[in-house]
Amino acid sequence: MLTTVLNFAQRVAEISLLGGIEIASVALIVYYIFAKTRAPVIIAGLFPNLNLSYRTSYLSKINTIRSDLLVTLRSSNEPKTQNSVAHGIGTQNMLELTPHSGQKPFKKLFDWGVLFPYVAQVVRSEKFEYRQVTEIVHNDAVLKHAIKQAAEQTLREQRYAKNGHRLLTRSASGDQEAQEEEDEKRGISYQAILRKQEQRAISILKDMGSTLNNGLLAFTSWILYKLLPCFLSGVVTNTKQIEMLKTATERSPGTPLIFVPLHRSHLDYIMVTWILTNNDIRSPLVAAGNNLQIPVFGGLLRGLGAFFIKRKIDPVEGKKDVLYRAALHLYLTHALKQGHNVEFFIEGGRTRTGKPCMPKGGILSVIVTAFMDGSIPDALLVPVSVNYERLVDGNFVREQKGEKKIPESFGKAISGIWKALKSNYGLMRIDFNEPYSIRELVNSYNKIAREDGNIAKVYKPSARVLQHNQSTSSLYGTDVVCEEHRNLIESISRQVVFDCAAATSVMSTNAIAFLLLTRFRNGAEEQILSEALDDLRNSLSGCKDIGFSGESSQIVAYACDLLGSGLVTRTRDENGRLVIKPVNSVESFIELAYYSNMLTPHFALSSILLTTFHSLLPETENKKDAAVSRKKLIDTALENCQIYRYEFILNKPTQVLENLLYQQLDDLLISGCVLTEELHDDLPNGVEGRRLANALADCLDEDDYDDVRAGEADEPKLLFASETPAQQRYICEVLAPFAWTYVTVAQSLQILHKNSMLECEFISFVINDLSSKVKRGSCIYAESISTDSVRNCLKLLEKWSVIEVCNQQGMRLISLNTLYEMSRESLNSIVKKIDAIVPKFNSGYFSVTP
Ligand SMILES: O=P(O)(O)OC[C@H](O)CO
Repeated sequence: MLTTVLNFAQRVAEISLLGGIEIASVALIVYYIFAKTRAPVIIAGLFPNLNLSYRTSYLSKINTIRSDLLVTLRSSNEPKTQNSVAHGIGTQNMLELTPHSGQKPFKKLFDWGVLFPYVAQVVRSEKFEYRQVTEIVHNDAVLKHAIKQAAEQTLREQRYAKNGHRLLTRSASGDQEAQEEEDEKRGISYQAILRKQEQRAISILKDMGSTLNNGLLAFTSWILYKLLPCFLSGVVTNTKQIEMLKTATERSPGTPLIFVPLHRSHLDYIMVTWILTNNDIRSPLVAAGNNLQIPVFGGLLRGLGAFFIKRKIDPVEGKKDVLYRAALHLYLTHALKQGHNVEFFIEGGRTRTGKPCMPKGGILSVIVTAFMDGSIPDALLVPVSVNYERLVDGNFVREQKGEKKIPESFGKAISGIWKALKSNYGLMRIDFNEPYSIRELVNSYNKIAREDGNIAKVYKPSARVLQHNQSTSSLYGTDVVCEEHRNLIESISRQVVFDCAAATSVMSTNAIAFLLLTRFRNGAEEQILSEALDDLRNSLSGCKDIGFSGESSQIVAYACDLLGSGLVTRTRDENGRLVIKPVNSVESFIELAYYSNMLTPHFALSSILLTTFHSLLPETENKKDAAVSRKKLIDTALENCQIYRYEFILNKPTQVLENLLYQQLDDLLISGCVLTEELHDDLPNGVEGRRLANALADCLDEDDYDDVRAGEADEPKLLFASETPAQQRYICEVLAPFAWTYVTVAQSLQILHKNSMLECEFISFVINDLSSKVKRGSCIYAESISTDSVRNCLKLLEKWSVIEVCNQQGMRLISLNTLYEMSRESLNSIVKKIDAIVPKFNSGYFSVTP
């Protein structure tokens, strides 16, 4: 009795404590937003139609806030610029869009939606039934089986811990009774273990489950309509893409949409949901890392659709957490069966470098499996591209310099919101790309396998069910993860990431940062930068969506304003001309690279090709005679592409890289960065020849390149174009910082000689080495200091079997492989191979003046 009373009292105390914390947190947020910051601005914004303006004069009367908080912070010596740009044709700013708000009074006698447009919008937007799935998962027989499996696993571990291998041997002999007796003696109870695992299953599902509901969606939607304009000038979507999504859902009503965005900011979670809700599209369940399970915000995200998953599924290396995997697998499958749309971030975390990360296949694999085993008839994968003119979360410079990530916390979230509300982050852009049907993807994968004559690779649902019994032992849902399934998942995920990256709109800050880093590291006059922006826009038009429009000079001023005085300086020279320059610090270059890298994948192939071309050019008396054969160039460039295999996805799985290189080569010929013998000799200036080459490139499709190459033995050689060394240099500059990181990693391998090292220590060693090279000036790229690229290079070296990585109690230990341990020469050949991708700007052909 006493125990019951005490338990009850404890429960009450716990609930009150938690409730108290939640209430106090909400009160704190309200205090921050309304009392200390922009209360009048927000209040005026809440009731736009009541004409409450927030002019500074009004504010000074009520004397609550310093007016300097209300204007964009701008250093006094910088020129004033407009604080927004046009966001492109065919797009809409969601902040200004309330399709469900009221009719104008003269159209309808009274509509309260006219007075309260945002309330009307969120109340009238379409409501969907969001079924909870936790209970269904809990009752699933597969989960029960997984609980048993986990219990048996623990039982074996406990027996081993208490008895060593003695009892395991006995167990194998099948002496069940004797074993149970022995267990009892040693205090091991299978029933107790089973109960614990049952409790664990309940707690996993409780931690994981989303509570997506219309009420919270509507409330948050309204709040966002009010708060977003405080720090974003627009949330831009493409009208046609939204229509396309609506049509897709109308055409196949039972088919779930799987939104797959590239992850840039924590804000992505709520923004995709907010846009969909306000366009009357069912909000998705969103796979979120459990690092976001922080007080208040975790609950809020859960109500908006987040289901939390562990960042590391198997906490103990080499031991599968069968129960957790089964719970996650079942949660997703049942969510799809219950008609939920799903969203997940295929890269796992947010990009630290600004370019896409390599995809992770786990969640996609579960979705494909749900289709393969007939749980769902089909699903539409929607690649989503997200971009911000300025990143709201802050920058990732610390982490790139090798420091640890500061974990998410309530305090950090509050201070982030506080900082955001005081700043201007420009535009946010979201593009929803053409959906792929999983059914069609699987069919086309099979078609390719059949065409290749590889019938064993053909992937059929029935074959799969026969091959592998349904089980819970992997996130893949089968005991054996078959090779063709892995290939299929890898192909789809690479295709999604490639398409997302290609469809990401270029923002003003991306373009300016790219130009500053690749062409004007020492600064440029505003006029010259504007002209370079014009050129860049021309070169991108038709192949990349540009998220801004208007005069380039205005765009330059606007983007510099957004990047801020911490990243770019604007000063007048002795002639009164405005000079724009990157701030000369490691931090500012790393941050500028984040913005610039959005464009890097687009130029990666031409950069590899041209850098390879320069590395192959022989030293001759007359540089104009230096020639390289086309085949040699393409073959070597292909090898160099392999060096970047963990850094960039250079082609879709359906594209042949070699063909893409040939196409890039044609582009370089057209732009005059490379010449051919005929073009150079017979056609002065190469103009006519370029036109010819252009026409040829236009009428060739990918297959034709094979025929063209068939006759390449008598092909003209490729010659150095002495008239365009500057353009050639700009292209090579695109990947030069990555090349420097890679070569530094390769050079650092020698410290592993007869010496294993923790991976994290080796990474710090390389980062320190890079930092001193930058300090000394031997490496001119401060952005080469990049933990991410160091890691990618280590993956490459592991793939090449230059290093071995082993796990020791959760720590990654790296050492040289025997061949490289024994032979210095072999190690040097690796350094040489990687050094070939570093453009040599101080020697060779770049120094030629036209
Ligand atoms: O970028 P990370 O690693 O902090 O992870 C961000 C994800 O949103 C976690 O759910």
